[in-house]
Amino acid sequence: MIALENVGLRYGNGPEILRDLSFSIPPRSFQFLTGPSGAGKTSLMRLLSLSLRPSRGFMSLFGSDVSLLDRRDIPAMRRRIGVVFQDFRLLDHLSTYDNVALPLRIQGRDPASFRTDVDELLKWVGLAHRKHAFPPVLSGGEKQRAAIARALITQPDVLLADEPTGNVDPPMAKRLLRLFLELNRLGTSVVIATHDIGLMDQVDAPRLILFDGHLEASA
Ligand SMILES: Nc1ncnc2c1ncn2[C@@H]1O[C@H](COP(=O)(O)OP(=O)(O)OP(=O)(O)O)[C@@H](O)[C@H]1O
Repeated sequence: MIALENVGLRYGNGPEILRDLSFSIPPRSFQFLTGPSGAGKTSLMRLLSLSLRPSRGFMSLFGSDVSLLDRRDIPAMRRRIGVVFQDFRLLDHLSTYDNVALPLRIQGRDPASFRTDVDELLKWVGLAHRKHAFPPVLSGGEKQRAAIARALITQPDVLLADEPTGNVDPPMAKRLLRLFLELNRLGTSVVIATHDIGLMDQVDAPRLILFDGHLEASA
């Protein structure tokens, strides 16, 4: 579904911060992406979500070579990839409901056509009672679940989550992990970037280990 072969990435004229990456994200897979701080996890997530393009190597997304993608094809490709950012990126002036519905509004969908979908997703992440609340009054775990719901509202094929448990306590981390596993069981590929060894130890899933821009090993 997503495949990288000998991919390298540099910012501007700087040094290569990702080197010779070869791996794939198969359909319905679940894997962790880990490694020390600064190893390049966030940059790799940005590559996978098409915010950045490889400086070299080959990357294919849903069967298309990304170097040949027409600019007009990118929004449709991006809709197939849900991203949960480390800092949530919720809009403070929109309610939880409106934050989650935003990707559909941007697509120009009629609000009446997606009301039930947004309500059901909010229920699934355990936020039905917070749908009218605004992000500044949400707890860290609630913000994280709102960000997850927003990433999922377009029913992406792949979910990329960058440190999704970085701002929550262990019981909430466990709850979020259960959501990701359930999502994966329903057919979505999931990649979780994390430093949290305790989190990874709870699931028997492959680990992509980034070390200084290289993929060191997978277990
Ligand atoms: N926009 C940018 N321009 C130039 N260099 C950058 C940029 N973003 C990241 N880098 C550099 O790329 C390297 C990898 O950073 P990245 O944020 O991808 O690592 P990370 O593994 O996600 O780190 P952390 O776990 O601390 O979030 C670092 O050396 C960083 O300074």
